[in-house]
Amino acid sequence: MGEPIAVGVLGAGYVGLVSAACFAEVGHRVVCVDRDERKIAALRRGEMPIYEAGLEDLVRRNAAAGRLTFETETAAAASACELLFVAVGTPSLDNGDVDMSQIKSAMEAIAESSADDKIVVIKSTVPVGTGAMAEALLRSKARSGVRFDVVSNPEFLREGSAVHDTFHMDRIVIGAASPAAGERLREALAPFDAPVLMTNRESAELIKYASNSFLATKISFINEMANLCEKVGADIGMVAQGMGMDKRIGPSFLNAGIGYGGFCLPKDTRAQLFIAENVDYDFKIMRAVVEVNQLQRQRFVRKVRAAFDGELAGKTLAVMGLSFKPNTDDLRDAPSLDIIAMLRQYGASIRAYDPVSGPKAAKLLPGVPIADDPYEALRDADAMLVVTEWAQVKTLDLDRAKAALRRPLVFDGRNVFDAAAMRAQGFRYFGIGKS
Ligand SMILES: NC(=O)C1=CN([C@@H]2O[C@H](COP(=O)(O)OP(=O)(O)OC[C@H]3O[C@@H](n4cnc5c(N)ncnc54)[C@H](O)[C@@H]3O)[C@@H](O)[C@H]2O)C=CC1
Ligand SMILES: O=C(O)[C@H]1O[C@H](OP(=O)(O)OP(=O)(O)OC[C@H]2O[C@@H](n3ccc(=O)[nH]c3=O)[C@H](O)[C@@H]2O)[C@H](O)[C@@H](O)[C@@H]1O
Repeated sequence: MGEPIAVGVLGAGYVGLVSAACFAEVGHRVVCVDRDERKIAALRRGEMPIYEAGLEDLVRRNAAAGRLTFETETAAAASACELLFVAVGTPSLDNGDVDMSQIKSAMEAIAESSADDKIVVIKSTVPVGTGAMAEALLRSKARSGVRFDVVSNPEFLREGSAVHDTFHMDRIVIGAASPAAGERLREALAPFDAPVLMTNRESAELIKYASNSFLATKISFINEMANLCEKVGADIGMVAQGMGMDKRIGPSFLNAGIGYGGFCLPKDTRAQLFIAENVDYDFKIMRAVVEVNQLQRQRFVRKVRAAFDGELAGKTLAVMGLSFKPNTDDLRDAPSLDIIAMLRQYGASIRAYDPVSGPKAAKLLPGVPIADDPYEALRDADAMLVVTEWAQVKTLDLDRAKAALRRPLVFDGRNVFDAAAMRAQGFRYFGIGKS
């Protein structure tokens, strides 16, 4: 590694905290700031506010070595650091537009508390033009003699493997209006040893939306293909495998299921539509991608209802997995929440199991018992619904599961089980895209 650089990270969420810990691990001196005092107090005690493999070790080790400190005031980072990474939230507004309030408040705090030149790096996912807007805002509020350069450096990590992804990035995208600022960021990120794409700010900002939109498109495409498979007697697993063997297509992101969820793909696809609408562009593919995703959750519920001849009142359904994907406790826009709400509207009683997100889920799902033990959730249930493909769900002892259930009925929303084997074992089995 080159010389250590003093780096501030604003926002200690999935992106900010993971980035801060990884920057410290490669030798930088990192000040991580969050305005949430409870989060910072917990982090100072070595307690993680999120579940992410390997994160706790990384944070504790680097905090103990003095390379990683946690603060609640932006000034603590602005006074000590040359580079300030902004990793605050950019949630959706009700109309689909991006809520920029956290970005604006972060920029104002930086402007107020910086006494010397700063390179401000926007890691949050933001609409095109944000970098230019933020630079103008910072410069208009800067103390005299202080210069701000804003660089776009979108983040591509996935929840559940965030630490691994940070140390094995496919690419680093740097969008800078000032070549010197872009080069300085490249030096800071050199220890991560990933290919670097230097571009202008607008392209960098759009690369992020384009990437997430394309991933969402792959998922909605394969889900529609799965729906077709069910009608023509084909198997989506085989179809995806055959498609994925073509190097131009690639095998990843072709798992059919109940649609994408999480904090990012849903909000970023909606934002992509809004961004296009703002410049009078009708982005037809994205509209379909978003619609197909919502319908996929409804189709799953329809399938369950149909198996009970349309009558879910009085039925108990065991939902296996609640987080929007395995290895995370994140429930933001998790398909499970939508699916459970629809099933309850039809009168079903729900019991759920999740190995990690149970405590968070309990607050969002009043009246839904959440078990720590999968077989407990299955006991006397009329069906098992696989919603998240946790390893604990994939490796269930199926004899025990069958013995626990009132009826051997399985709706596998993630195709974790083999249809033929399940049927041979006496289950009535419904997958996605399987005839
Ligand atoms: N979650 C993910 O996997 C990924 C998220 N992103 C993007 O990164 C950004 C952050 O996402 P998450 O980390 O998931 O959000 P998050 O909601 O988990 O964390 C954001 C944090 O920023 C803090 N915050 C808000 N305003 C602040 C301020 N002025 N100063 C200091 N702290 C402040 C909040 O208290 C919160 O702890 C979003 O734009 C998101 O789209 C990008 C790639 C992956
Ligand atoms: O901008 C972001 O926040 C991030 O969004 C996604 O990461 P993440 O939301 O953590 O999770 P993914 O692994 O992409 O899964 C998203 C959803 O798609 C679903 N999915 C994924 C893949 C697939 O083949 N099929 C499928 O239904 C998952 O179950 C999950 O609900 C992107 O993969 C990251 O590159 C990006 O940085």
